[in-house]
Amino acid sequence: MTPHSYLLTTAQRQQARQRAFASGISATDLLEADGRAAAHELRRRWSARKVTVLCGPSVTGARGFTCARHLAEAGFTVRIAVPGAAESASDPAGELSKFWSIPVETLNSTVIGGADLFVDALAGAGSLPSLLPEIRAALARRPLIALDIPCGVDPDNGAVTFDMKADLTIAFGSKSPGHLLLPGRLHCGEVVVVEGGLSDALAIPTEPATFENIPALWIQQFPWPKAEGHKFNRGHALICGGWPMTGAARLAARACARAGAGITTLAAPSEAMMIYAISLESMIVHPISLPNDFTKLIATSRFSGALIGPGAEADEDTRSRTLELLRTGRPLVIDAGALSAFSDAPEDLYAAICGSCVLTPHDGEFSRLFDTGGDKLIRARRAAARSGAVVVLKGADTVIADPDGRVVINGNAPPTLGTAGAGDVLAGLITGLLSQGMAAFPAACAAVWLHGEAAEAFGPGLIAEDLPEMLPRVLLSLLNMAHPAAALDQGAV
Ligand SMILES: NC(=O)C1=CN([C@@H]2O[C@H](COP(=O)(O)OP(=O)(O)OC[C@H]3O[C@@H](n4cnc5c(N)ncnc54)[C@H](O)[C@@H]3O)[C@@H](O)[C@H]2O)[C@@H](O)CC1
Ligand SMILES: Nc1ncnc2c1ncn2[C@@H]1O[C@H](COP(=O)(O)OP(=O)(O)O)[C@@H](O)[C@H]1O
Ligand SMILES: [K+]
Repeated sequence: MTPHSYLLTTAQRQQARQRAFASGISATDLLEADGRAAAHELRRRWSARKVTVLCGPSVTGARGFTCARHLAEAGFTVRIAVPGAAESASDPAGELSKFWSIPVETLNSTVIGGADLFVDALAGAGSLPSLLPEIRAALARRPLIALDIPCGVDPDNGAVTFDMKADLTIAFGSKSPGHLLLPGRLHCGEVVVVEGGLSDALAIPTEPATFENIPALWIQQFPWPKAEGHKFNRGHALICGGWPMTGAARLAARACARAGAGITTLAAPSEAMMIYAISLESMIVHPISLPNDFTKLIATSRFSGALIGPGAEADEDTRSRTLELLRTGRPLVIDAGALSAFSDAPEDLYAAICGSCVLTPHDGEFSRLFDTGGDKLIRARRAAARSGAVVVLKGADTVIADPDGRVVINGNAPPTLGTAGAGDVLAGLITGLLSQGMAAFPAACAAVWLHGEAAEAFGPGLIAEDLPEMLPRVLLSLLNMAHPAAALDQGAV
């Protein structure tokens, strides 16, 4: 099985099943394999005990039945409960029931009582049962294992209709967007992917492709220093500094240099020249005082990637500098104040974007530039298509969208990142990778992953200053991954 990180929507799973049927695989074959894999995963974690399996009227419910049988065969004491009349039990293949020796009971508080373990096989494409509060309360008292996705979580967008939290979620073949997007992710507990009945060859979806952010997606494009390299050909990044908020661009500059840029240059308002020069020892600081100093700097500098926005005022100056940088056609990250500078006329920004460009809005900045309708995947995809830039829509479940429709959802960021300046560090990281020639989409994905890893590696008490300092450790572990991962056949971004 080739590891991959495709995230499948309900429709894509349905299409994959149809492809399987067309190739001669029966529904029973698929359900048998899925149920067996789920039971195997459960048996790895729990010895034989009393388990009640809650089966809904859906494919998930049918997986619950086969899982229940495999558990019974392995010595578990199994009860099966269905919401509504017991006769409505799900048997999509019309032939599974001949394998059931376990009576099907109607879901109520009695069936729930006495179990050591619950399996939630209520989800799926069918209608969601609304579970009585006392049943939900009983379920919360024992380990709850969801098949596919917990009941109440929309697998396509992570929307949650009611509060039922699993301790473990067993997904078949691949995860779904709802396992990673908030709030759904918070209801899944640990998510484990088991190999069910569908082979990868059948499951690989048609467009639009959505992935979980794992290094295998971009590690082959990661810019490691080369033996013949020197500071002038390792990437020259230009960071536009602000005033009076100087911390943001300084954090970005340190992250950019740590990401491997050979030279990091600061364009600093002359009032702040000394602050930048003193705190960034290895960097070249250019004072900007006269209006055309900036124009002269970008005309003479051989920068290969730039960042504008952290600590910048959302004003006309920032706006015109952003447009100037875009006109150079060189890779550019637009963040914070430089995004907000286009609040009045986002179309001017879209029209000026060409080539390699990454926008890094949080929700507030996003809403000033883009249509906020729809779920996070829809919003990010639409914004990337509309602007022509790679859009990094930040948050606990950061979504990275390429204008071509591909989307990556990030899952490794800890909540300690919700601290002032963390976004500035991320913008600097992306700039560092872009300036070394990495393409915008993989650079954005790699930076978001490194950012999450750095925060996780630091642990509690994190402030933004700690993030660039954790990068060496995180880069070392990435370097150790690089060699074996390069051999994998991945759907690279
Ligand atoms: N040390 C420094 O110099 C620092 C400077 N910073 C700079 O401060 C400037 C202002 O940035 P802000 O983002 O604070 O202000 P903004 O005013 O641009 O955005 C914040 C507004 O957006 C809303 N919002 C909605 N969703 C949000 C979300 N998910 N995260 C954050 N806000 C959300 C907030 O409620 C608030 O009204 C930027 O230039 C930034 O680079 C900050 O990054 C912090 C550190
Ligand atoms: N609860 C959270 N869990 C994980 N990551 C988070 C969380 N809150 C914020 N982040 C991340 O931290 C960063 C915050 O950036 P931003 O909102 O621009 O703040 P700032 O302007 O202070 O730098 C983003 O990369 C965001 O994805
Ligand atoms: K920011």
